[in-house]
Formats: sequence, structure tokens, C-alpha cells
Amino acid sequence: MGVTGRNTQEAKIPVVDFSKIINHTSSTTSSSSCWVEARAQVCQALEEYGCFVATLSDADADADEYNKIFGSLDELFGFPKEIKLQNTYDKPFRGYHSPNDVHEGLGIDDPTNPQAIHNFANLFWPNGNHPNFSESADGYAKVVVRLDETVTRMIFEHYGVDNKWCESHIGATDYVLRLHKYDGAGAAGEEHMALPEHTDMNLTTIIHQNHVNGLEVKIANGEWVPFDVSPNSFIFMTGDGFQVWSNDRIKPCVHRVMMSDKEVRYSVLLSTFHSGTISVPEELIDDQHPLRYKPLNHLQYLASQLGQNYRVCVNNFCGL
Ligand SMILES: O=C(O)CCC(=O)C(=O)O
Ligand SMILES: [Fe+2]
Repeated sequence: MGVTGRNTQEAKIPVVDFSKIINHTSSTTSSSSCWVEARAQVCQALEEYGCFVATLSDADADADEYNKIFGSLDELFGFPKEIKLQNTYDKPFRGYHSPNDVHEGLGIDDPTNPQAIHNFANLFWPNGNHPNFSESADGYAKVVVRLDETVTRMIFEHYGVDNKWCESHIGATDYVLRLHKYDGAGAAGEEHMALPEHTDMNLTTIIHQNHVNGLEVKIANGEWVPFDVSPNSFIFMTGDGFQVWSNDRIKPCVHRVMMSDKEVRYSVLLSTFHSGTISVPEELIDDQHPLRYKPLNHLQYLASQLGQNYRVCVNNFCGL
């Protein structure tokens, strides 16, 4: 292992094949054998790693749909900062952010609503002159929201939690689409940490990236494992919200971004939040798993992090 603790051997993020379960126009929610097999793999990976790589269909038309959005990002991030700063929302962690001089991000709140995408695009290309961006963001959001709903259904089923709670959970989910840019390594090719180690405060994050690697996941033995680029691979990570919901069965994924490539890395993230309160289902409380968390008001949890220069961890916020 090198000084960064990076894994150079065999450890890999588990891969789950969703190509028969989901494509860009539909998804299966039956109890077919591929569904049952994927459901077991998903939950085992989330308990061990807090993440897995979902591979979707690699048919050319589908891969085009997943990757079209990257075609607009040079132009989008090339707009002056004063325009990017207009990307704001009332709720926290939705709009433009620029935590350091090598990374910046823009956000679209509620991307399942075409009007929300249109309003975002109009900040940059007024008068509706943005057909490529809006169309590709809309198509992308549909695919990843479908993936998120499918995995959420698998999680509820796996732990034997009544479907009515699953449907109300999905109905109370807020989606945010985030577009991230990371500058490449300097002229001498020196590696830099573009985003330090953290877990996400949300329920789930789904990340897809352009042809430049950078995202790494910390596994149980402390090694860092890279998420390798592929046009039809999406990393699915669980955040603090599912740690609470699952009464500590599901791990929040610890990750960071290290840039060693000279090219710019773009990533597109779907981030999900609960619009109300996350409570541990009664099916997940027993003698071996006594209740560990008070109900978590997700928005209050996010708000508690604003303006802090340290992270209030979820155990301190609502742990029993
Ligand atoms: O852009 C990425 O690949 C990761 C970003 C991330 O971890 C975050 O914004 O929380
Ligand atoms: Fe993150």
C-alpha cells in the first residue's frame, strides 16, 4: 500500500448487473430470479461496503442516453462565476458550491420536473436556447431516479418491511441532480485531493462520471478502492439516512476524490433526501438490534451542518 493507503491489489467494489432489470425506458419489479439475485447482492454490498456498482444496459442507444449530458458541461462550467452563483435554492446543499479552487458543483432541485431543469438551464442560456442540455438532463434524471427507486424497493423487500412503507418513503423522497467539475492534476502530474474523505448526509447517491477516474471508496480494512470509469456503470452509495433507517445494518459509504489525471473530471450525481422524518421500521428492531436512533428530521439534520466547520455526525444528532 502506498502513502495514500490506496489499494493496489484485488479489492473491488461489488458489481450488480441491472441490465435485465432496468433500462432507459422501463424497469422490472417482479420477483423474477434476476431480481431476487440482484436484491441479495445489493443488500450484502450495502452492509459491507455502503456501495456497489450498478451496470445498466450497454446497448449503444442506452449508453448514449447516459452520457449525452457530459457534452454540455464544458460550456456550462465555462460561464462566469456570477452566473453560476445565481444557482441557488432555499433548501440547503442544492445550489452552486465551490469548496476549493479545484472543484465546483451546480445543482438542479427536483430534476424529475422538466420545468425545474428548464429554469436551471435558463440561468445560463436565456430564451430557452438549451435544447441539448435540457433534453439530456431530463433523460439522465429519469434513468437514475428509476435506478434509485428500484434499489429502494429491493432494500425494503430484503428487510421484510411492508410495501406500503416503501411506497410512502419513495413518495417522500426529494431528488437533486448535481453536476461536478474537478480540475486535472497540475502540469507536473502531481496528485491532489479534490474532495476529502466523508460520508454523505443524504439517503442515497448515484454517481456516473466522464472518462476520467477520481472517486475512491474506503473499505473496512482502511484501503481505498477506485471506482473505475465505464459508460454504463453507476456507483450507488448509501448515506447517513439509510444508516439510521436500517438501525445500523447498512453502512454509509466513506469516499473521497483524488485527481491524478491531467484531464478534467466531470461527474453527475443523483442525491436523495427525505422530505420529512426517517424512522427505523419496527421490523428492524429486535433483541439483537435494539433501537439505536430517534426519528431523524432530514432537513433539520442538513440545516445543522450549515456554517459549521466540523461535521455533526448523525449518531450525535439523533443517536440513542
Ligand atoms: O463528484 C463525485 O464523484 C463525488 C462527490 C461527492 O462525494 C459529494 O459531493 O459528496
Ligand atoms: Fe460524497
